[in-house]
Amino acid sequence: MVNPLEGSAGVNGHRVADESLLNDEKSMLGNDPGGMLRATASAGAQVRETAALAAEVDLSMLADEGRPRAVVVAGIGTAGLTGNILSTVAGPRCPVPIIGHRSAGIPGWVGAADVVIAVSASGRSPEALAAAEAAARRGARLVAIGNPDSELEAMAERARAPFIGVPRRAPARATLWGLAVPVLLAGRALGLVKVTEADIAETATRLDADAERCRPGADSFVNPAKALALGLAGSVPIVWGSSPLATVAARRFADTLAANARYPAMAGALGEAGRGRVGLLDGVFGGLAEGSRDIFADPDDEDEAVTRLRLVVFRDGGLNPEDDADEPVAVEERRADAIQTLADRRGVRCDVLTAEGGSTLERLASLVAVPDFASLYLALAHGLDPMAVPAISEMKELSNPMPEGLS
Ligand SMILES: O=P(O)(O)OC[C@H]1O[C@H](O)[C@H](O)[C@@H](O)[C@@H]1O
Repeated sequence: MVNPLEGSAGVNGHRVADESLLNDEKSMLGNDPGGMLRATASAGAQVRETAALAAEVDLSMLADEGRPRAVVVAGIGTAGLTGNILSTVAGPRCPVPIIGHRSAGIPGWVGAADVVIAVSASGRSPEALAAAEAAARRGARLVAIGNPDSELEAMAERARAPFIGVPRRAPARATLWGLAVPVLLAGRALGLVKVTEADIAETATRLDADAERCRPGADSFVNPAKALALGLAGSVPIVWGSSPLATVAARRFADTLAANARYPAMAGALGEAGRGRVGLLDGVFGGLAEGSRDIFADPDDEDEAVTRLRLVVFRDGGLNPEDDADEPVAVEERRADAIQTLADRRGVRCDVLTAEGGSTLERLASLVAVPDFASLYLALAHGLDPMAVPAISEMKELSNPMPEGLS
């Protein structure tokens, strides 16, 4: 095994991924002292728990004044992604615009006719707090979602707005489902999404089943997350989604690859990539790198000096009824087939994940669960603690104003 490298700042790790680090369950868990694998495996439980917690909160006042003019979902990072989830589950026919807002406060036009959903796992992000405060000041309907006994809860209380508490047991990025379900249920109370109890139960069951397939004790032959992680090791991942739903999952994967595994990943919609970024397949990290590969070389002894793209295509599975989608399903499917052909012609390796499940929510879960685990296994294969985020803390420290008297 290669010696771990020490970055000049930040965390320790191995530059080259080492599969053997994923083989011994006990030592692997020791390399995950914060319990990110365990927290990620709780996704199904988070869905059930927060659906029950949300059911105890009276959300009827949200709908009292009728359909809002617009809904703003305010939050940053993982909390911000819940806005994309709400809007994708609501679908293109949603009669009310759903706008994600990721900077402090709320847009200038928000007023009494609108609803603000302020989301923060910690209950103290300046973005969500400023949004809740501004919503209350401008008379917009407010619902707040996040850590109980937090500033956000206090703010909701002062504004007499409903608050859905999401127990905080792990970093925000491992609490996606705990945050997303209350956001969806607030959307349902507003009449914007059709999420049934059965959809929620089936989504939770699927997340449990995927956690079981991706469990630390299952080796890479049977564990799809370890296999995905090892395939991505050493590459520059590009994650493209075939539909709006698949694109939300693609963005989530890029977020977890960056935060957990510290991999630079590019994510986006295949429709848009096909008009521009698809050119990457012909570039230095694409076809040009593949062309230089020695076909007689031992596949286990790859030339590690060459960095290559690795494509991950998330396919929606073609279940959208034609009249409810942005684009006909056939177009999405053809495009997803086409990108695989392009990759194949250039020798760029490509993984394909296809959504499964009956409801939009379950299909989304089926594209998020395995990649979430893959981001953790990729970190662990490099000997990186997936929870430690020194660069994020350092960034906060350096960019926050000094407390008074300490300048
Ligand atoms: O959900 P919150 O507690 O408001 O956190 C929002 C975001 O803030 C942090 O900077 C974390 O690095 C992110 O992972 C998190 O999603």
